[in-house]
Amino acid sequence: MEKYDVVILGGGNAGMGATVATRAAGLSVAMIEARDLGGTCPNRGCTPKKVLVAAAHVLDEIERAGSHAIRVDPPRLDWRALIEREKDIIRDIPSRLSGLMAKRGVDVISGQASFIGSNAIRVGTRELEARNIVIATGSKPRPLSIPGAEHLTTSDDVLSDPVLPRAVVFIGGGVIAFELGHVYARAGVDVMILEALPQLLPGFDTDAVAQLRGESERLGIGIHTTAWVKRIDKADGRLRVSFAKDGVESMVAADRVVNCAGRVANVEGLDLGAGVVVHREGRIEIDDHLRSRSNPDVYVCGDAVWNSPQLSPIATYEGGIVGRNIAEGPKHRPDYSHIPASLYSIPAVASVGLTEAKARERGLHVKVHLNDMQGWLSARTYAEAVAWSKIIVEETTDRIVGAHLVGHAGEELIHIFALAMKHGIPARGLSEMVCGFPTFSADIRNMM
Ligand SMILES: Cc1cc2nc3c(=O)[nH]c(=O)nc-3n(C[C@H](O)[C@H](O)[C@H](O)COP(=O)(O)OP(=O)(O)OC[C@H]3O[C@@H](n4cnc5c(N)ncnc54)[C@H](O)[C@@H]3O)c2cc1C
Ligand SMILES: NC(=O)c1ccc[n+]([C@@H]2O[C@H](COP(=O)([O-])OP(=O)(O)OC[C@H]3O[C@@H](n4cnc5c(N)ncnc54)[C@H](O)[C@@H]3O)[C@@H](O)[C@H]2O)c1
Repeated sequence: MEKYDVVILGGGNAGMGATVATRAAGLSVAMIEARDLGGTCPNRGCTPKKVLVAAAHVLDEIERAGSHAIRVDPPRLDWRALIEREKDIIRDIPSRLSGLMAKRGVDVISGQASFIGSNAIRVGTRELEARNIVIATGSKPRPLSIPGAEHLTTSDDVLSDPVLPRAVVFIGGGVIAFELGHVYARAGVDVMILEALPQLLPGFDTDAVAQLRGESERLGIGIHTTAWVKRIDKADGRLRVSFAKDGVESMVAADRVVNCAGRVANVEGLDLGAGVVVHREGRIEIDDHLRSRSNPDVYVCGDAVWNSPQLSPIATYEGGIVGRNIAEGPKHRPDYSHIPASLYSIPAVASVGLTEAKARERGLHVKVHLNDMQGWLSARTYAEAVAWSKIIVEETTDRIVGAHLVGHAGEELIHIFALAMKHGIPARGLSEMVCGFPTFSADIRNMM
């Protein structure tokens, strides 16, 4: 049995995050990775997705060129070449990260890891023993048990497929469906989103979602809520998706049907039982320090945590906390309240803090500043299709408790709100800031 202080399962953002404090403390660390170092975000998630979103932005700009008195011919997108560009941009990430891990003194082992004891792991023919084990194995699409589920594809396939489909159905109206749906719609693909619940995009402010829905429908994306997919059949080389909505059965044909019904912790093959790690259907029971309740030598971070947001910066943040808890003892806890998130549709939806519904649920006395900014000079200058904000301020303290933006460079501006919230700068403090003009940032004072 090889001995380490720490063995990390998974070399994504969370696993990498856990190496910082552990190595700084001089602990011996092994990281086991079954696929590519870097995990989902740089190889199959954020980064390759953003390359496609960037191309869709260009198509969007071209569509609006007329507003700037520019006449252009209809653009022609070479999808195969775009996928090649995407792959080219991310190609050397795993090898760069391998260099980083070597420099940090982490032993990287390739292979599929599983528990063989409370402090022991098997990978291939090797057996490792560790004082602490970190589960950072990420997430995978939630399996859907519908007839024809074998025809489903995933976001991994979308990001690798050199053939542009004619029509795509997304099952689930969440983040991935909207981001990839906007790319496809701008590439000329017929897009339909089928969401089972009455509302789209769980966790986002409902008014912000309404703005995005309106713009998505304007682009031609078909959206059905309370739509239950019954089955998927293959016929004449295409797929037929049957779904029920309000008691009425309908059918839609597509070339691809993408499972976007959420992602679940990827812990199935870990033999958690052998590691004495108690879980309920893959949801590992953890305490406030991200430590397994049943085996305090085991920590969990990133998408493998079932009840924190599945975001790349959060995976890194949780990994960092786990590393510090291992190095210094379990005293650090995550605080997610000021971490911004964006949905990279075009326009993007950006958010930090509480939604209006959550603020009211908590009984806060808030003033809600709602702005349709389309008529503002900055939005008109750029011919923005949507420019919208909702800033939620606690009346008694002037504290910003939530900010939600659609368009208007919201995915960048949101960090100003996050900074103010984290460091206790009141709404008045932000309004008093003198900004460069003309910029979108200069509009913040008028948003509240
Ligand atoms: C299409 C898509 C787009 C996204 N876009 C964004 C975005 O724009 N912004 C954002 O913040 N987040 C985004 N996310 C979410 C983000 O990618 C994840 O939250 C983040 O990558 C999670 O990091 P992680 O380290 O927890 O898991 P991962 O990065 O998935 O890493 C887990 C690693 O563990 C390995 N592994 C699994 N099982 C084993 C085993 N038994 N043994 C050894 N290794 C194993 C896997 O191979 C993997 O490399 C996106 C996700 C997807 C799917
Ligand atoms: N920009 C970003 O930060 C970004 C981008 C992509 C993904 N992600 C992360 O990846 C995670 C997974 O994304 P996602 O879009 O798959 O999930 P999601 O959780 O955002 O949305 C899933 C949606 O599918 C619906 N659903 C579930 N079962 C269904 C069914 N049988 N039929 C129809 N609808 C069903 C849910 O009600 C929900 O609305 C997200 O939680 C997000 O944190 C983040």
